[in-house]
Amino acid sequence: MDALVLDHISKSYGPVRAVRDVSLRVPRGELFGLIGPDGAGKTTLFRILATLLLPDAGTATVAGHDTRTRQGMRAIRELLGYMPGRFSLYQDLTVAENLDFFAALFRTTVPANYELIRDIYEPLAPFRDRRAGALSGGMKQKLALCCALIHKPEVLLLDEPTTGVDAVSRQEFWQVLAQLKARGITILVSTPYMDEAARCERVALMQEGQVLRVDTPAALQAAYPGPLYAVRARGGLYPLLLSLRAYPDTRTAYAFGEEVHLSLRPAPPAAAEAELRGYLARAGHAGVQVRRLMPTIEDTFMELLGTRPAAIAPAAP
Ligand SMILES: Nc1ncnc2c1ncn2[C@@H]1O[C@H](COP(=O)(O)OP(=O)(O)OP(=O)(O)O)[C@@H](O)[C@H]1O
Repeated sequence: MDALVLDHISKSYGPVRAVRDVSLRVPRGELFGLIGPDGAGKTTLFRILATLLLPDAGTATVAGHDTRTRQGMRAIRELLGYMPGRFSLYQDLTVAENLDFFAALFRTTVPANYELIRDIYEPLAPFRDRRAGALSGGMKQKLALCCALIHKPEVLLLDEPTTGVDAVSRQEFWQVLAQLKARGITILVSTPYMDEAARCERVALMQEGQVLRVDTPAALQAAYPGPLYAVRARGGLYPLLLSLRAYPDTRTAYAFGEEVHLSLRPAPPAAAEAELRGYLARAGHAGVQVRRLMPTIEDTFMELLGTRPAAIAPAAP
């Protein structure tokens, strides 16, 4: 049985269609990523799965339990760990008090389940009497994860757990997720950061309430259509971008840092590069550099988005 099933789920807030006809399946034990910019509908899906919000249409199940029935809700709340993006900790309670509180909610104790959180909690232990509000971002994140894990959930929902967290803590966090997965816990994690997508077994790329594609990170990269190049030239990005958009063999061209990422219609790469250089020279661009690139998931997402590249967050700092 799949751990998580979303079947034709839709949800609107007044006129805002936050989630539109989303269907997804996450098998038991998978580390699955929801990837998409702010407002894509990720939090809404988490709230529906956590039984905090009813969908307008469609059904959702967690470990086979229906999120809409009273009985289902009760069962799901026992087996689910949920780390919301914000406000999951009581800022005025200490580290130890937060943990005790979440354990008590589930009629358990911290010592009874300490083994599951030991590795994550140990760096926090010296700060056990510090108020949660006075912790660093990385420590808050670790404490929030401990609180979500303290009742030994089968399924873990993590809504943007690494947003606003430093690079080292992000790295550690993903290592922890790999350990939790190795224990058989199913993990659904969302992130706006494309570089984190590669750490998931499968990802769903979301935009404006819809799932654009579901696949493994490797398959998403491999599915990139046509060759991809990074192009730069003296004289500024914008004139170069305009010329490349007017080039007849261009599929997509968008600014990416100080370069233009250009995908061309499939052609033998050597001929394509020579033709492109000739075209740019005729268009008056000097100092042209063209490099062949391995497409990333971010490039695939840009390609799928087509006209709305500005909506995406770049790799996190
Ligand atoms: N309570 C609400 N009332 C009105 N609109 C809402 C509400 N909650 C979310 N929305 C809108 O629904 C859309 C999807 O929001 P959602 O929070 O699910 O997306 P998200 O991908 O999690 O983005 P974020 O990272 O910004 O939370 C957005 O346009 C958002 O502004």
